[in-house]
Amino acid sequence: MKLLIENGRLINPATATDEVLNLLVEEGKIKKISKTKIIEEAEKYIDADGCWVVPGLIDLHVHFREPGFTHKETIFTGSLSGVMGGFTTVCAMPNTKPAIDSPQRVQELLAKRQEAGVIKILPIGSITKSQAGEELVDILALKKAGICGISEDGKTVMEEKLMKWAMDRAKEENLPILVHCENHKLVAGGVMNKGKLAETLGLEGIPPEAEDSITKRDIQLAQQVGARLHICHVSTKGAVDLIRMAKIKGTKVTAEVCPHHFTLTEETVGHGDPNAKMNPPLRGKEDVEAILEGLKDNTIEMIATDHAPHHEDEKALGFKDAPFGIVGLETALSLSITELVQKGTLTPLQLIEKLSYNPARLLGLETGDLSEGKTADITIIDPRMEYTIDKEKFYSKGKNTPFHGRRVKGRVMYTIVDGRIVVDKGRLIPELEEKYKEYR
Ligand SMILES: NC(=O)N[C@@H](CC(=O)O)C(=O)O
Ligand SMILES: [Zn+2]
Ligand SMILES: [Zn+2]
Repeated sequence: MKLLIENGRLINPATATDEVLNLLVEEGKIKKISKTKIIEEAEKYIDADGCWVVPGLIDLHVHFREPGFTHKETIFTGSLSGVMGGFTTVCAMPNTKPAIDSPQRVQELLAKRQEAGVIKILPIGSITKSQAGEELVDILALKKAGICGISEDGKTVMEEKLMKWAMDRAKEENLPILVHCENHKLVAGGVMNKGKLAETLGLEGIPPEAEDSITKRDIQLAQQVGARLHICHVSTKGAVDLIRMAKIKGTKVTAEVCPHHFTLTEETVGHGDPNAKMNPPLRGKEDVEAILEGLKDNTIEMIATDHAPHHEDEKALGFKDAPFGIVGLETALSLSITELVQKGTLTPLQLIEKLSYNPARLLGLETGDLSEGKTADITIIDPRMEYTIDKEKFYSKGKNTPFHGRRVKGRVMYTIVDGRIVVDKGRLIPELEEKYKEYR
């Protein structure tokens, strides 16, 4: 199919482009980019006047819950949620049941992705078998099956020797190792940030040191081994400082932060809202300020959602007993534009770098770049459009968000995967809508 995208503001970090350009897509590729009008007969024209035309967003960190927890999310509903949020590729964390710890599990996931036929899903393998923290997976076999990295997300590999070994193996296979940094001993049953508010609510706190100590350990291990370390969902000032220092020393470390950690503080927990409960927890004002500073000076070069859907009945158990995690795919872009671009922390170019170009570089993908000849994974955003977040409109099965009712700016108008429009004028295409209705 031939598609012409006209008059859009093309924002392409790969070439530092930020100007009004026309773009021709043909057979899933970007055929031509031009300042002057492209004279071609196309099957479809998109007038992108006033909109941003950006490389399809890439989310390094989602939980799609299939197999094992399909009442929370499936690969299909998660995929729809992703494209509605402007994502064309997501990396699926392995904490399913069973965990993604063998080539067969990877193949099953990829087959499900094929069947869903919407978004690109890159599996992340677990570090240990069944995420039990004991026996290392066969990293080479998993790599051959198609993983893009390894992670024990949701848990920390507490055994230092085992972690070092995992880094060694990941390095040998040239795979990034994505780490959830939390010292189990210091978390010790905590459910929110440790401090005055937790005390007032009578809840056990999770001290920032729980995150800082493992961040420090893993950076040191990565320095010794030379592994490609990626730090997930940074939430503390201490961790931002450690990552900054490590980079100055030349360590191969990258980091991501989630929109909730740069938008909210522990105050959002209020009297105990389970939709403000996640891992790592919402922290203090100084932590949010440090994260914003880290985003600005590129200590944190990626934004990921940590999309963690849970069922409403599970979240209804009350703050103490509800599971950790919130959904993020359908709110990440608007929150990022509202909180980071509108408030002057990042330029649009810097934001898209963190939401697409940098994750693509970490994973060694050729996407995340809107240059001629590249794959046509494209997101078109109207930055002027203001709306109120409504969880009932999410395609995700998970409605667990602390952002319901929040006014935000910037909306996804088109999501294009391999040259195929899947979100058209802000709506899912009829074909997928039908499948979604049937499925529900
Ligand atoms: N973030 C969360 O609070 N929960 C995640 C696990 C994780 O990312 O650690 C989940 O799988 O529910
Ligand atoms: Zn995690
Ligand atoms: Zn996670």
